[in-house]
Order: sequence, then structure tokens, then C-alpha cells
Amino acid sequence: MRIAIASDHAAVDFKAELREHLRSLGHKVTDLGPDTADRVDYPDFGYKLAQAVADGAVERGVALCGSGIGISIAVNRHPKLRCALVAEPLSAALAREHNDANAIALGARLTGVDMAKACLDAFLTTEFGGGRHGPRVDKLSNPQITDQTTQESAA
Ligand SMILES: O=C(CO)[C@H](O)[C@H](O)[C@H](O)COP(=O)(O)O
Repeated sequence: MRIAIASDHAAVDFKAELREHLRSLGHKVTDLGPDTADRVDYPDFGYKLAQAVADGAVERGVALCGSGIGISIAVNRHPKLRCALVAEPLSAALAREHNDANAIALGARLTGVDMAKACLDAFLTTEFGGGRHGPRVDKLSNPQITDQTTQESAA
């Protein structure tokens, strides 16, 4: 699978470990930076990651910062992105099965590397379940559909 990975300064070493883990599994991984631990702003890298996924340059994104919170917020500003911040593999699998998440976020200061690898493995091997989850996921990128059906069901 083609995967983009990005972080801020707080997750540079974490990113390197996860990037090599993904490559060892045969994935084609593009590292969108940063390359050093010099202080940077996570939105800059989150937006870059979101664009790579939205453009179809990669199928999935991996977003990393100290807590995973800041960069996940940045990625989710893009209407085509569904980025799940997780800390254990069941949530990573559910993000795929129920939410068709196309990006995952992890916190380098909060989640150990082995747990993060397990999260990535679950995220990359779980298929979207479809069915009842399909229309819900569609509503995430089309808020106007939500308005319409909410009004219809209230009537
Ligand atoms: O966005 C975050 C917190 O919600 C991330 O953990 C960042 O990595 C963090 O804010 C960076 O903090 P620093 O003190 O500038 O290293």
C-alpha cells in the first residue's frame, strides 16, 4: 500500500521507527517530514499529509505528534480526510471497519512504539465494513446531507 507519514518535532524518532516498520511489511512509505527534531508547527505537516491522501498520491496517512491530538485536528480539517486518533489496536480496527478512516494519528509522548506498531497493523489490515456504515461515512464529507435527513426524520 502507498502510505504517507508525517509528524512534528515531538515525533521524529517515533516516525522513523514506524516508517521502517511499515517498509519492512512491504508498504511504499513517503515521509513528508520533518527530518530533524527542530521545533515545527504540526498543522503544516498535517495539511501536507491530508493533501497527499486527498489527491490520491497515497491510499493512507499516518499522522504523529506528541499527543496525536494537534496533528489529527489538522488532518481532519480536510473534508476528504477521516483521521482517527488511537492508542490501542481495537480502536484502529474500528476506525477502518466503521468509519473507513483514511488516516491514523498516534501520540509519540503517550503511546509506546510496540503498541503503535500494533495499531498500524490493525489499521492497515482491516477492511471497511460497508452496509449501515456507508451512509454515515458519506455524511461526514457532506454535512448538507445530514441537514436534509435530520430535518426529514424530525418531520
Ligand atoms: O498538538 C499537540 C498537543 O495537542 C502535540 O502533542 C504537539 O506535539 C505538542 O504541542 C508540541 O509541544 P512542544 O512543547 O512544542 O514540544
